[in-house]
Amino acid sequence: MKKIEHLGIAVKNLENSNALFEKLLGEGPYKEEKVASEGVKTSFFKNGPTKIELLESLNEEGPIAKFLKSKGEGIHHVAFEVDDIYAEMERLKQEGFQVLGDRPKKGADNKWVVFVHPKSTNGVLIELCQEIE
Ligand SMILES: CC[C@H](C(=O)O)C(=O)SCCNC(=O)CCNC(=O)[C@H](O)C(C)(C)COP(=O)(O)OP(=O)(O)OC[C@H]1O[C@@H](n2cnc3c(N)ncnc32)[C@H](O)[C@@H]1OP(=O)(O)O
Ligand SMILES: [Co+2]
Repeated sequence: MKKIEHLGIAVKNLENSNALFEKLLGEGPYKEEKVASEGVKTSFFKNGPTKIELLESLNEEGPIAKFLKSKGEGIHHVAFEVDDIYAEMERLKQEGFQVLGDRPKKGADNKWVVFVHPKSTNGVLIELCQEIE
């Protein structure tokens, strides 16, 4: 794991939260992007070597919608940058972590992504991200 690539924060309303985080961070998001496969629309803010990702649900049944219903707004996941997502998936599986799925999927911000179930990581949803060359 090279570094924390982004912190994912679940929000009810992306537009409102973009304005709030622009005040907090002193600059607005550098991109907004829908990821239909995840049922989310996202915005990304640079913060030094890492990023903040805000996520609003596009539907009533996706992971962000479920999270908001059960936990409300807040930190949803921690994403780590990796060089070789397949090798990291295999390593984590060998270490006993519950890697979700058997192949990466296309995420936001030009990344391949895969997730590790929070049940195997002390309650923190973990995302692995590899830049799509
Ligand atoms: C890809 C675009 C973007 C990017 O960066 O590129 C994203 O980050 S997209 C982010 C949204 N997508 C995902 O989160 C995909 C991975 N998540 C999942 O597959 C599910 O959310 C899963 C498996 C973590 C939970 O799904 P499930 O249907 O089982 O939800 P439950 O509400 O029944 O939860 C079961 C259990 O897990 C706890 N939980 C759920 N979400 C989280 C979370 N984000 N952090 C910590 N814990 C979480 C939940 O509280 C339940 O615990 P329990 O003790 O049983 O109550
Ligand atoms: Co993410």
